[in-house]
Amino acid sequence: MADFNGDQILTVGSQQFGFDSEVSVDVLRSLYLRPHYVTTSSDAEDPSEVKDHAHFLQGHQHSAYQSKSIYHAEDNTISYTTLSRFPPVRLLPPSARKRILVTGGAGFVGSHLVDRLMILGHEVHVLDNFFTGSKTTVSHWVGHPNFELIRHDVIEPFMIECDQIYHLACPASPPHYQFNAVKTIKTSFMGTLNMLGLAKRTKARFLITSTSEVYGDPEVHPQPEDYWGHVNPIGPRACYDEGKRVAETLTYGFHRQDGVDVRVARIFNTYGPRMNPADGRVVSNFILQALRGEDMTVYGDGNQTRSFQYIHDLVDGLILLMNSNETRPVNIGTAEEFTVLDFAKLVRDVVAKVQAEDGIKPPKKVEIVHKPMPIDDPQKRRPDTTRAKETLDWQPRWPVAAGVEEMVRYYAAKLVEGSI
Ligand SMILES: O=c1ccn([C@@H]2O[C@H](COP(=O)(O)OP(=O)(O)O[C@H]3OC[C@@H](O)[C@H](O)[C@H]3O)[C@@H](O)[C@H]2O)c(=O)[nH]1
Repeated sequence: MADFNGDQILTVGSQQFGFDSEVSVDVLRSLYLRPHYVTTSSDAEDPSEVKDHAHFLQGHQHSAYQSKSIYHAEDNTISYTTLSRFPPVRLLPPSARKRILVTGGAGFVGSHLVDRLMILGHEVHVLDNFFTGSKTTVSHWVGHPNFELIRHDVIEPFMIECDQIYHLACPASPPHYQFNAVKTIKTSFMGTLNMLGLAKRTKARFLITSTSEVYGDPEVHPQPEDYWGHVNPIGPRACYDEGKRVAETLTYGFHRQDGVDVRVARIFNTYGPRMNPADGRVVSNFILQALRGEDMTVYGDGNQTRSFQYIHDLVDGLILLMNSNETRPVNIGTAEEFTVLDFAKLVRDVVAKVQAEDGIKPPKKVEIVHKPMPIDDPQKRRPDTTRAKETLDWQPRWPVAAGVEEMVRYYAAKLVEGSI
């Protein structure tokens, strides 16, 4: 995959703030493109039988990290085994090894962050209630001595010794966060209160993942961090956008009153492998619809805009922000802005390209259909990322077409194995 300058992207992460966070993209791919199971018979151990998935692994060099789970076609059962080997993690001296708590660590963003922090050699504790997250996103680390997975809902207090807290826990897709609006705002408010209390007690550095939704349906374009936003406090999105706004307020309250060391990331639309297929957000919907040969559902006339960033860029930004001295909110997102209608066409083209390359016959010609526009859907959204560039030296590297292609291959593989 090539970046915006046409250079191959072989690693993600960077070396800044005295913190080397560089990781091979192939190693990360081997984790999320890892098949849920390998189609083989119980008495055969023929490596050629994993060939269906092998081409996703760029040369097979990491296939040893895959689960040996075996599918028995005769009675449609799977025997799970533990991993034969964990992916290698950096050996850090105790002074450099951090105890890191990731709330929502089994979710889409959280699991990618966990992969990075683990590979970098840290001790990672994941808290998740598995409402929208899934154990399978981090199951490849279960049993590793540096890793702990705890089922816990952040609205209840939690105590652990730690050096850093990445507080991600909250449903993030509009259908999920509107499913139980009261629970969503409770998660944002009480969850953040609990985690800030923990940060205060342990003196851990605290990073909260806020959202571009704090800008509401913006009247300023693109949106810089000092824009206060245009939010409907009683609309269907309020549980999330007002929830995150109050979470930011709490964060700066603890910072000013109690000296908690805080970081605030305002995340713009993000996509990538491991996005829950039932998530309902536009990227997963469009890719799955196109792969299945279903109509692609554009809400409204499709002239509303979004800027889509690939998950690896976001994780780079989060790790940089955590290790920087920037306590003000920082937008993390991509400046490539699309109308939703143009984005639908782009996804359709990428899916057709991947199907042609892999010799897959498309189920049928994919049409674009229009559905009603959700209430309070923001009309335009694009981050002003000047602050991230100036203070973190962070810039997105993944063009949308490159990231969408990776995600298409991921969903295509999952559809073939029947795990989504
Ligand atoms: O099938 C679909 C889904 C969505 N859409 C449209 O595509 C646009 C993007 O919708 P998404 O649901 O992916 O995401 P939204 O931008 O509305 O919200 C997102 O904003 C930023 C993050 O913090 C959140 O994760 C998420 O709430 C919207 O205009 C929506 O109406 C479609 O046209 N078709």
